[in-house]
Amino acid sequence: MKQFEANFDGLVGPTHNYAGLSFGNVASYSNAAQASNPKAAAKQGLQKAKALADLGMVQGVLAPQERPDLYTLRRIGFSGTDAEVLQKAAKQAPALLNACCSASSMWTANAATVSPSADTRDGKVHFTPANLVDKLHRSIEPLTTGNILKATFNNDRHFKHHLHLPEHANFGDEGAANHTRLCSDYGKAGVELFVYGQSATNPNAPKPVKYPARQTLEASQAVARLHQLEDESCVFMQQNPDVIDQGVFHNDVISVGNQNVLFYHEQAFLDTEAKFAEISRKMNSEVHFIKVSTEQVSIDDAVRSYLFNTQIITLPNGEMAIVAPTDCQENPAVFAYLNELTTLGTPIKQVKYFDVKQSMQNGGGPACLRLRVAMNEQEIAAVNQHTLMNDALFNKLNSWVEKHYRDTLTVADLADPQLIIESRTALDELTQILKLGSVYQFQK
Ligand SMILES: N=C(N)NCCC[C@H](NC(=O)CCC(=O)O)C(=O)O
Repeated sequence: MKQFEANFDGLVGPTHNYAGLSFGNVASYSNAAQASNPKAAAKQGLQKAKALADLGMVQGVLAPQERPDLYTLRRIGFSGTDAEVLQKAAKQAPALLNACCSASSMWTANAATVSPSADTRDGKVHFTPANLVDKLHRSIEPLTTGNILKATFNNDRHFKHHLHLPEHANFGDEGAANHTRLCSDYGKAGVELFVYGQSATNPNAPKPVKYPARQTLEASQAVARLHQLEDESCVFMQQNPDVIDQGVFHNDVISVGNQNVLFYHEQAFLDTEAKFAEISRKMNSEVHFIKVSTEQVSIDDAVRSYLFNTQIITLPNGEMAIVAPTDCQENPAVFAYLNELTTLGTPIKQVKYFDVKQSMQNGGGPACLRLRVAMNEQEIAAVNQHTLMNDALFNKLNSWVEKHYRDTLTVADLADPQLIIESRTALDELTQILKLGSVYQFQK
């Protein structure tokens, strides 16, 4: 049976804005309070998704979340009509309003961790939504994420959906951004590499001093247990705390893998040699570790350009391509490196650039915008087919964005009650386009 890796890109929600919500994420902080363009953001995302579908990749979309999140605002004591809740929050606690308005669910690499059926003991594809407890604006995502995943991968025979991990710092979980699956072939059992920022239960273990380590070892181990993975197919590796302190808030800002390739910066991990030896032993087949040295690309350039927040994809002809943001073209050291990379004799033969600047300004590159799900033909047939990208869906979603999205949004606009109506009208229509049923609270 044929095997594929599908990418499910997050649709950018109508409230996409720059509120500076993510301490430790350099782009989020440095673009705080700028005006955003939700329409352009959504269209940039759609262009990338469609281009991958046109390359012959299996490409899907995941719906965004309902924002403003009035349920959380009511839960923390704001009362009255919807408009009153919004206006009271804007006046009394603007930071809380901003947290309840973020379109951060667009970064679906943080939606969940996914283990394909070839790796799991029960032969199902397992999903665990990330609890994202490190950031308030993200911690309100997992329940709705679970609803959206269940409506998209809606078949109990093939897909197993878990509840997100307990909402406590000991179980800080950021999903696929800190998880890479290596394999010789998508359909063969592989090695799942879990990269954590700190161990919550060992106070003496290394950890960053300036910025938070969002993923814990304990969370990664819990996900591996839930997903019924064999010890022999898991590797737990620690991210270098020094690079977290330089703005590498997720592992996918400093390394990315695909099949038997792991592309990484030499400063990405702790204990690199021993852990790579463990990966090679557990893979039992050749692994290409493509190292980028500090001399070639500094951590600062990697964080600014998102060289490692790229997607490495296997094209239908078997060659690999790297999907990079145009910011990589604009950075001389990174552009020179990428031009050289395709000549080095590694499996990566092409670079494809995409403008995803609206997302980049919040620290989200091409890889943040997608959740990878390796599936066989039967599993793909069991996915909600209305979520899979093709010409018709692309045209429908572009018209939907054109109809409902604003082309400028400032943080001050988040207090506008009209935004609630616009957002709910758009999302209600989207659930009909994607045939998701009632995934949002306002629909229940
Ligand atoms: N690397 C991956 N996989 N994802 C990127 C997530 C970016 C996101 N930015 C934000 O949430 C910024 C929102 C704001 O500031 O308005 C975050 O920091 O969690």
